[in-house]
Amino acid sequence: MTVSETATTEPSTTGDDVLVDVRGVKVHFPIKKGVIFDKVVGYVYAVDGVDLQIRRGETYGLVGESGCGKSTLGRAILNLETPTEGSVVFDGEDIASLSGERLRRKRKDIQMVFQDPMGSLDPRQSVESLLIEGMKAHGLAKDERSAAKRLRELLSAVGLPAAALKKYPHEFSGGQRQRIGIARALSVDPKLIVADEPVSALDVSVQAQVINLLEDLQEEFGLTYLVVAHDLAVVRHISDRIGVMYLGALVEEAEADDLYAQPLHPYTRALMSAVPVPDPLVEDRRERILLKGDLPSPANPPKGCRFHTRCPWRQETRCDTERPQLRVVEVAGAPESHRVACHWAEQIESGEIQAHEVTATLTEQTASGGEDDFVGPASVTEAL
Ligand SMILES: Nc1ncnc2c1ncn2[C@@H]1O[C@H](COP(=O)(O)OP(=O)(O)OP(=O)(O)O)[C@@H](O)[C@H]1O
Repeated sequence: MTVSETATTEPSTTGDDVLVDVRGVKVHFPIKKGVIFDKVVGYVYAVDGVDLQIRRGETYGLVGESGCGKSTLGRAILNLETPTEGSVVFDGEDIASLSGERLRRKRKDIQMVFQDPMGSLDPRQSVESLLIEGMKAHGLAKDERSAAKRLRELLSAVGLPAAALKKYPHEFSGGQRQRIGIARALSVDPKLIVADEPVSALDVSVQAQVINLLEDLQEEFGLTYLVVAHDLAVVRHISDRIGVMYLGALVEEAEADDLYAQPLHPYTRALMSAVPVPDPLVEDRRERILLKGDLPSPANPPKGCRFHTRCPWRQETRCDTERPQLRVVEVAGAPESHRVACHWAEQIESGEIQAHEVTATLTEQTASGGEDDFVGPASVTEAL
């Protein structure tokens, strides 16, 4: 029996078209105890061996339950978190090796759009001052006068009138504030925008407008996006490719359409099975995968496959001992770009390995009150 605790993977893409190259990244946070917190008693394995590449001009969606490490990975890419292991190469340069002016220039190229625009915009600063701040810091503007044209262009690009410049964040709606946050990110002419839950704080009616705006801006300015979200619907709409994270690692990665047409990892299957279908007849017969148990703590992740404790297709003892690599699977209809970290993806897809009595149609669940057993992220169903 092979006992493996490392999950090294083949890169999904290589070469000049790669803007962000994440290799073997781990971010482990020490858990400290003691009167003066000097004793390390363990680690939170927030990100635990992630390889992913983001191509220039694409939108990469990173999806997973709360606490799976999405934001920490995003922060590692932004150089706001130093990886415990592994590297992040941005535009050909390892960001950990940069300092001084080169690091400052690189920081300009990677901007962030936050979930809560109110929290990320200083309420005491006018929109003009908020937008010009980064431009000044990066030598793109001297003062308000010289930047006036650029500021008006930025506001127009995000669909706000020039009059907004003299106003303050509290004078805007949530959607408008997010537009200001986006204008702020754009102000320094970045290459990559990391959007962490960019619409989850907004009313559903406004979400689509902001998503459409992000798409229009991508085309206009040739931007690359990393969109971090727990909501499958948002990620599906905006992403070219999607990575599904579970407990600090990618469990599946594919072109968005391929992932939705043929989810191959048991966890992705469970997530997808929670998404309602608009047709009531299909919806009634739809099979849902019931996940038992809670999400394990990232401070004490299960050995072997991180998902084995909740997996309906778990096989003894390989799943408990050997951590599966993200690999191209030999499944009809799955292209090489579709990678899955499951030992049994082929056998599950062919029906050779059956789930252990944990699937049910919606009608069966309602009749038996089995809804309580479903532990897939409620947010997925709520958001749709
Ligand atoms: N600075 C930190 N120190 C210790 N633990 C941390 C720190 N930052 C994050 N964590 C832990 O790391 C794990 C992953 O957190 P992270 O915020 O990356 O997850 P997430 O998938 O983005 O979740 P959410 O959607 O709720 O933000 C969580 O258990 C979190 O509590």
